[in-house]
Amino acid sequence: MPRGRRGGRVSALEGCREEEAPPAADAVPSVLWASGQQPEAAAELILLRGIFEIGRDSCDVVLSERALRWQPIQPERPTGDSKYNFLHKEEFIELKDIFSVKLKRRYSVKQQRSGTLLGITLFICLKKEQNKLKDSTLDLINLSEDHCDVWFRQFKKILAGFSDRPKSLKIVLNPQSHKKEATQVYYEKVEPLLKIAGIKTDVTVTEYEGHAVSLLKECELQGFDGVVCVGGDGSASEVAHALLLSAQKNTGVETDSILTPVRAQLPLGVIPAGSTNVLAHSLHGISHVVTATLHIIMGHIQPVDVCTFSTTGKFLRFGFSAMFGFGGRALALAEKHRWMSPNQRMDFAVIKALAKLRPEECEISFLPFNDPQDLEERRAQGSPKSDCNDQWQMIQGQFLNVSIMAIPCLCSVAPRGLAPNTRLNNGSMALIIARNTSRPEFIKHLKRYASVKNQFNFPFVETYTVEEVKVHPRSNSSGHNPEEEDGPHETATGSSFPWNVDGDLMEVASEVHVRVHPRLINLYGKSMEEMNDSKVTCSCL
Ligand SMILES: Nc1ncnc2c1ncn2[C@@H]1O[C@H](COP(=O)(O)OP(=O)(O)OP(=O)(O)O)[C@@H](O)[C@H]1O
Repeated sequence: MPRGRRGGRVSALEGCREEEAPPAADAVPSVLWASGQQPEAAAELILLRGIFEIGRDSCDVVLSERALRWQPIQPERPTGDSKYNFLHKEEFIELKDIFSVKLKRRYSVKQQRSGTLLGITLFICLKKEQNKLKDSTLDLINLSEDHCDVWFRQFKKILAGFSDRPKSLKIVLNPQSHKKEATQVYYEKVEPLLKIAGIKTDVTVTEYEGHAVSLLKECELQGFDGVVCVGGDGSASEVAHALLLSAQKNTGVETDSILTPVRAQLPLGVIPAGSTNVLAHSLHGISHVVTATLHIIMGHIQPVDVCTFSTTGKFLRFGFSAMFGFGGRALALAEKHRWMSPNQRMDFAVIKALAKLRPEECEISFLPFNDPQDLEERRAQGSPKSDCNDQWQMIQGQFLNVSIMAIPCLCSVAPRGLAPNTRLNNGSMALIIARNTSRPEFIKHLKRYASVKNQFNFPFVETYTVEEVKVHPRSNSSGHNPEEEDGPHETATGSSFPWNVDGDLMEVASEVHVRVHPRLINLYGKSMEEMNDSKVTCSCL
């Protein structure tokens, strides 16, 4: 693959105002890179060929079906200088990495409209290290209106062919997320890129908890290609829940006891702007606003497994992950101290929950996951049906924490994930159980999440891969004390236990039944495997 050279911006543009080229897109040297394997040039149909100035060179530019290639025009050298030829190797970008095209114009001070044409600017999505995406530009300079018009229309036609990319998005923004910076994040980093990509937006700023659910219940979503949530895990999970709930209602599925839910009708984009951004981090491998925005613009789609939570046959909510015991109690404590800053209250709650660490007496039953591929193979080998593990299993005792996770739950304190062995869409959940042990041992287990050592390698920790779980707390076991802030809460119907579902507090009095539903929602993102396959190998930028 060719290596690009570093170069300055084209000197003719210095000090000029550029039409429709807002500052959000990073201005980069116009000499470029390649995003993966060089597409086979010889076999491709050539659409256009012409001369543009790129960087400081006059280039022979070829637009084919899959790529844009260019090579500096070499002056004839009587001596034939091989070093010079090596420096001027062909460079290219793949068309699938372009997300917008604009005409580039120079304006004089008083000129408001139609300045002097300078050429064309392409807006490109670059793959960087650590799963990051970055926006960039490539200037193709040519002062001829006719020449640029032909190329501009051809690029527009190519972009119109990417039918999976969204054209209109409903934005749900939580202004209270983290330190109230979601509004700034959206208007400074996200909206400028959506505008460059020509995506129409309709923004709703949420005013209270549960607003996203009532909004999406009422909102006509037909005109939108997707919904984007700007906030933390609580908001993202609420929007996902609302989208799935609307899908059930629209298709007449009874929402009192959802057994087989239908898929969400629109994809969901998650812009990380909260105290915890586990969903965005698990989805993109990194919690990075521009990366999340570019996945949305490029229309990358990732189907993701979702859980349903129900109690005594009654549907409670959709979600991606849950914690019961220590995880639920710590969240209940944090919620009681909302007046503290987000980081402060979470640290305080974890320390307090650890200080008051106590086990929960429970009965946990679960249905082990049977990988359909394994079953198929076993069937092909003539194994009897009894070989498959379709029997409910039950364990009981005293547990410090129970985690049930359909996604890997990557976050800053657990970079490999709270459930590193599960995938976004493998149709199973990780059930991770910490039985009663001493406080120091439990703390050692928690600390391992941040290290490279195996956090499950303790005699009191058990992990299972499951399809369904029922957690049945023995209500009188914790010896309910009304003075305790984090214990079972007294409600009209008796005491209830705190659950942490995607960072939201859910209080339930009796058994909770969690079931995984494979690929129930599409999220904007790309699987880590796909991202790694198409890693950029050129380091010129
Ligand atoms: N205007 C609002 N005022 C108060 N709460 C809101 C508002 N809009 C949304 N919410 C609720 O705030 C909750 C938490 O929001 P979010 O997850 O975006 O932020 P966060 O900073 O990660 O949250 P937390 O501080 O709980 O960790 C969501 O469950 C959402 O329903």
